[in-house]
Amino acid sequence: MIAFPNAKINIGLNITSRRPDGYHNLETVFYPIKIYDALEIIKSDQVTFNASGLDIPGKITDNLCLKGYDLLKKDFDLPPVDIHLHKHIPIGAGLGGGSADAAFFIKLLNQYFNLGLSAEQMRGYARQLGADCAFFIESKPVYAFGKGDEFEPVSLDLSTYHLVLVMPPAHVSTAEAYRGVSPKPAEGPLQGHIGFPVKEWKYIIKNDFEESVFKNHPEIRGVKAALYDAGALYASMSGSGASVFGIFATRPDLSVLEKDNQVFYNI
Ligand SMILES: C[C@@](CO)(OP(=O)(O)O)[C@H](O)COP(=O)(O)OP(=O)(O)OC[C@H]1O[C@@H](n2ccc(N)nc2=O)[C@H](O)[C@@H]1O
Ligand SMILES: Nc1ncnc2c1ncn2[C@@H]1O[C@H](COP(=O)(O)OP(=O)(O)O)[C@@H](O)[C@H]1O
Repeated sequence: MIAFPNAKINIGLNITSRRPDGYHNLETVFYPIKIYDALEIIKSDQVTFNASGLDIPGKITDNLCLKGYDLLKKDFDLPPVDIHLHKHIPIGAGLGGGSADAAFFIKLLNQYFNLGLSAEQMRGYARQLGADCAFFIESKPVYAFGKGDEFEPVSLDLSTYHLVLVMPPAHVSTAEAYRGVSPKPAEGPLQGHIGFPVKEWKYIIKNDFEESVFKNHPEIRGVKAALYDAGALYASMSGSGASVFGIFATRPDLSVLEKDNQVFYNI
């Protein structure tokens, strides 16, 4: 059985306070985008994990798919499976690729072995694997709060716009990015702000990671500026970076950006 975990972008990201558990409370809007990994499971006589595509840093045993298997194995008598992940979503990009794989893996196990888990129960497992993971169980636009794992639906449809995503050759660790931020209350309600026209967003919606990440990685700031130069209605770093997205009314001329060693997606 095969599934296609999708990436996300963050529209706005307010980091509002530090929590006693070491995490941060935040407010963001998660928006699913059409960049995908491919994830397959097949019944086998032992658990194996193989990956192709982009290189995934870290040990295989740390892969979130295997962590997901171990987590569900505690509660269910799961038969062994061969897992194959084809990695396409840029890594360490603020696109939530690892979290998406974890959530889609839980969904695959649920379907393949008829575990009978509800979406809420799957979110419960996903939350244990990472703050972002629970969003990907349904992967619909949501306003997220708490650790980023509590949700309220939002009606946001960007399908009439043209989305450009740029991944500069930089890597930002999520934990390091959180350490660079001084939490503070949000300036107004993000759920209300996304109701304004997209061309107004640049005045009212921001990503709190940008200030400190841009200080250490001026090339990421440069990408955001270039997207505005190319006519973006709104541009922002996604999550803790390093990718930057631009929302355009029409397909832009991106020759201004093409000089650098960057990966582009026109969505
Ligand atoms: C920043 C965000 C914004 O959407 O996305 P990415 O940029 O990673 O995609 C998320 O909060 C990332 O969520 P996720 O990547 O699942 O985080 P986890 O694995 O749970 O945590 C990684 C580390 O980030 C920090 N962390 C994460 C979430 C949170 N609400 N507060 C935190 O302080 C903690 O230091 C934690 O050890
Ligand atoms: N299936 C996976 N795909 C990508 N990275 C994974 C995966 N499982 C574990 N990781 C680890 O998670 C880290 C962050 O990955 P990723 O989710 O791509 O970034 P981000 O949190 O910026 O969206 C990687 O550096 C890697 O060590």
